[in-house]
Amino acid sequence: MAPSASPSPGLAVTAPVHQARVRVLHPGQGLSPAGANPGPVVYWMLRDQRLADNWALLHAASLAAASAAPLAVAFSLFPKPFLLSARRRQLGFLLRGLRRLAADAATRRIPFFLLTGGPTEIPALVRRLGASALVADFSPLRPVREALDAVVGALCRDAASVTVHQVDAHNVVPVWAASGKLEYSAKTFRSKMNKVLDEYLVEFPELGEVVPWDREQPKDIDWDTLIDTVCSQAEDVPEIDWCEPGEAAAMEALLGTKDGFLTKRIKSYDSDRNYPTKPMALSGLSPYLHFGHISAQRCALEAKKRRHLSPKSVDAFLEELIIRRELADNFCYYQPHYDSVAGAWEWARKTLKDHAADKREHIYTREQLENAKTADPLWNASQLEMVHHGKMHGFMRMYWAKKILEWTSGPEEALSIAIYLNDKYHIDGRDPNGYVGCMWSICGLHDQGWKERPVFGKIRYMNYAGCKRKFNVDAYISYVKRLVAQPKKRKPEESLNSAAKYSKSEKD
Ligand SMILES: Cc1cc2nc3c(=O)[nH]c(=O)nc-3n(C[C@H](O)[C@H](O)[C@H](O)COP(=O)(O)OP(=O)(O)OC[C@H]3O[C@@H](n4cnc5c(N)ncnc54)[C@H](O)[C@@H]3O)c2cc1C
Repeated sequence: MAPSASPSPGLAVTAPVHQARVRVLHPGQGLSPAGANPGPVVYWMLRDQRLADNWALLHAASLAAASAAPLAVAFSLFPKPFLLSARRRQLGFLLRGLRRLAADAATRRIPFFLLTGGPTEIPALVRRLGASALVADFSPLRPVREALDAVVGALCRDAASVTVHQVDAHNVVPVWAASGKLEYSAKTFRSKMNKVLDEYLVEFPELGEVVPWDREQPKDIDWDTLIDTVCSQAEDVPEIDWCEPGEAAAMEALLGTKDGFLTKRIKSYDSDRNYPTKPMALSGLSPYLHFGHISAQRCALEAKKRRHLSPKSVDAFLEELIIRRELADNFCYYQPHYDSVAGAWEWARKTLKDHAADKREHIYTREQLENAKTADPLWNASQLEMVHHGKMHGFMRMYWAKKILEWTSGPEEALSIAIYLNDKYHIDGRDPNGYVGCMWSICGLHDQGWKERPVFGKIRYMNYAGCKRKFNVDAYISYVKRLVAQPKKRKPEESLNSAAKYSKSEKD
């Protein structure tokens, strides 16, 4: 059934939430009026793992409040091989964040149901609780959309009276309101966004008091055991220790008095963000934005408040945070082939095809690339930064992906290796930004054609000499060597082993 952008009859969507942010996936019966002992409203949290500044939770709470129904939050872990093949690195971050969220939910007396058998358990939970409405997060990525379709299908079949809504709590402007089609470039997207941004970029209301929970209690969660069990089932990419998960840590990264991005570091964003030797010039917010530990809208609101202090830097940050980030969601939402060459524009597919058979100076296997065994010390350093630190500098990501195009046997292989490595090692990987970043670098997405050259055709080219002119390449390589050698606080035995392994491969 096609989602509709208007609330179903009988449902009191007394917004604080902009109506266009909410889609009705299944109208159900609506909620009974207050006093009729209505079933609870369940918020199925997925992409936006936070209690603060969360439009989906606020919408669920307003539905519940309108009929004096209780409210619950449910999170469903995708079973092995996990969502988008999450590794230990990403799963550890996710679960440690959820552990804090569950404690915060308990303080607010909101029951938190953690389901470990996958999204197919959501309809059963909804039925068991006798829920009257389910509110789901939005993600443009295939497996999440498929899971949501399956949940809605099951509810329509077995519990047709349950109302199902979806809320885009991730984007400042909901993806379907920003544009009704696949956008060609940041330019076309920006002009549409600028027309509606003020309507959506508004302050969040507080989450009000909830009706006391009088139903089945969530099972107690033994978090240590759960984290150990899940992480031991996942592919063993060590967790990171420089970035604490959770909402409080995310707000500290944004506004902290010690090292907060907007409070201490934003000034140099405009001038220094493209220097890989100055990683602190970047916000460092991508892990939090990816897991939804912070709302992009909160970041934008706080940045705007400080615009008078560094207008150029704030404008540049808002361009990345809103326009570029939400353009990535636009691409993945409207382009089913968002992670393959088939998703590139015609001109790019043609030029890549024309040059697919060009002779390459080097051809490396995925394994050689993964182990940073190329002849280019700068590229190797960027790969090691990603493998060990879990976050490669944004400028290096472009160089890194473009070299994979140069050094593999064709664009399809290049794209699949880039996505594989990006998603395996980046703490912010498995994200629309990652698919679009790889597509931009390898398939010219959201870019223009450039002077034609071997292998790249008209795709924008980057080389070592250009990097050398732009920044101190040796200083970056030394910085990464220091990162690799640093002992890790979390799970020291494994991190040290892998650091030694990769230090060795770099020396070879
Ligand atoms: C090949 C390649 C792969 C990438 N993979 C990912 C990925 O897996 N996950 C990811 O979040 N980003 C990815 N990016 C985009 C960008 O490099 C990162 O978002 C950024 O480096 C994250 O660091 P930061 O938060 O400190 O950046 P900041 O410069 O401080 O940016 C703030 C936020 O703006 C958004 N943003 C910044 N640059 C971009 C961009 N080019 N496109 C879309 N949004 C952007 C991000 O949400 C980021 O967190 C990739 C880019 C390329 C070229």
